[in-house]
Amino acid sequence: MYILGKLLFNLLDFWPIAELSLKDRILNKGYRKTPSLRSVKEAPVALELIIGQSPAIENIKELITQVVNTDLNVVIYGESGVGKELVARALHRLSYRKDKPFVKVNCAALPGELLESELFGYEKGAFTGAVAQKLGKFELANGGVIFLDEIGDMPLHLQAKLLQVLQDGEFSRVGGQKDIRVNTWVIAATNHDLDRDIREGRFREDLYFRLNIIKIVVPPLRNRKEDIPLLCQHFIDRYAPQLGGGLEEIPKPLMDLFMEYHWPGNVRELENYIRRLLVLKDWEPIAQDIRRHMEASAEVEPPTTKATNLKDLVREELAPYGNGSIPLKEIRRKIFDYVERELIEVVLERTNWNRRRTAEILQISYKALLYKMQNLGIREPEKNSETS
Ligand SMILES: Nc1ncnc2c1ncn2[C@@H]1O[C@H](COP(=O)(O)OP(=O)(O)OP(=O)(O)O)[C@@H](O)[C@H]1O
Repeated sequence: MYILGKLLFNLLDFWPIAELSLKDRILNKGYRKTPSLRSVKEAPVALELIIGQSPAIENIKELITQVVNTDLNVVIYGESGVGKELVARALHRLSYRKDKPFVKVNCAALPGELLESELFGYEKGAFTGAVAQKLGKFELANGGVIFLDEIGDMPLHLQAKLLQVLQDGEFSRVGGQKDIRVNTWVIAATNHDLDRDIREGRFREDLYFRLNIIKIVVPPLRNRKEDIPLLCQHFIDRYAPQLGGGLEEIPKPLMDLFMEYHWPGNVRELENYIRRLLVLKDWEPIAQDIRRHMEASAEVEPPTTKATNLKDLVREELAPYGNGSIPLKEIRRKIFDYVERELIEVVLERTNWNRRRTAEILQISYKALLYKMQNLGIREPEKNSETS
């Protein structure tokens, strides 16, 4: 009996990947188990890789421990470089799926047809060049996690196929007839506002409701600057052995700049500065770089005025010139910028910050609107950046 059982066990190892879940079931491995003692013991290790002491990071860690063994679909929101992938990897490492694969697919990196084959695989002869069967990432991730990065960039026809996998756990390879069953935990990430994408017809609402069961928002670094010193120390410790030591801590003038800077590239940008610092062993070029970035972005800071009517606005603009000569063209441009900015903002608010609709109403191209928004320093007011 023992030998028969062992044989069955070994045979299952050779079953096609799509059937692996069956093996897991037979062996009673995984499947909505409560976390094993081992994973509980390991939990802090994976969480400790997420550096930060801000309330936002603390909340995220808390949320991770709550959802880790639920198999509920997760969407991680945040700008580029904030640590979305790090959060996804922590979810995987802490879950009962940690010994199964973590497979990442960047949905923005491939055009539609290629992405379909990448996700779902193809059968031999499915298209020119398909000389052999290829397994897709969903099959490769069976039993584990598929991390769909930049989900907001997935073409609509693939969103329909993804919805089917989420609903039934089944799909067919490109050019295939057979339904393939997988048990894969889907974690997605995006830097888009998916609500807006739905309003603008770029994201399926039904898929959104399927995916967005757990929402984790990772705020930009500029909104949690208290994490910067800890992150700096973490990256020094991490990269000093490889890139050279000699740096105990960040020199004070550089740290002051770090705390002032708005970090458009978020934690990834900070990480790169620390690596550069370890190599150069000189903080001045980095400080110069940051000052330059700050000056460049200050140029597009929105103009501010206390004036409430046109006459006051003109007086305010003329004040610095006293009785001297007045550069008409320059003042006209400035006043025009105020008006244009106000006008665009009013329409954006009216359309609930739907840029395509705003461009239509203003009878300009979408690109022209984005260009004007950037040049006039028009930014959508930040939403509440908390986990929910
Ligand atoms: N809280 C953090 N603690 C330690 N390292 C972090 C943290 N946040 C981000 N990082 C590091 O910053 C880099 C960028 O993080 P990650 O790739 O997870 O960002 P992302 O939001 O997925 O970016 P993108 O949207 O561009 O793919 C990685 O090297 C990651 O390890």
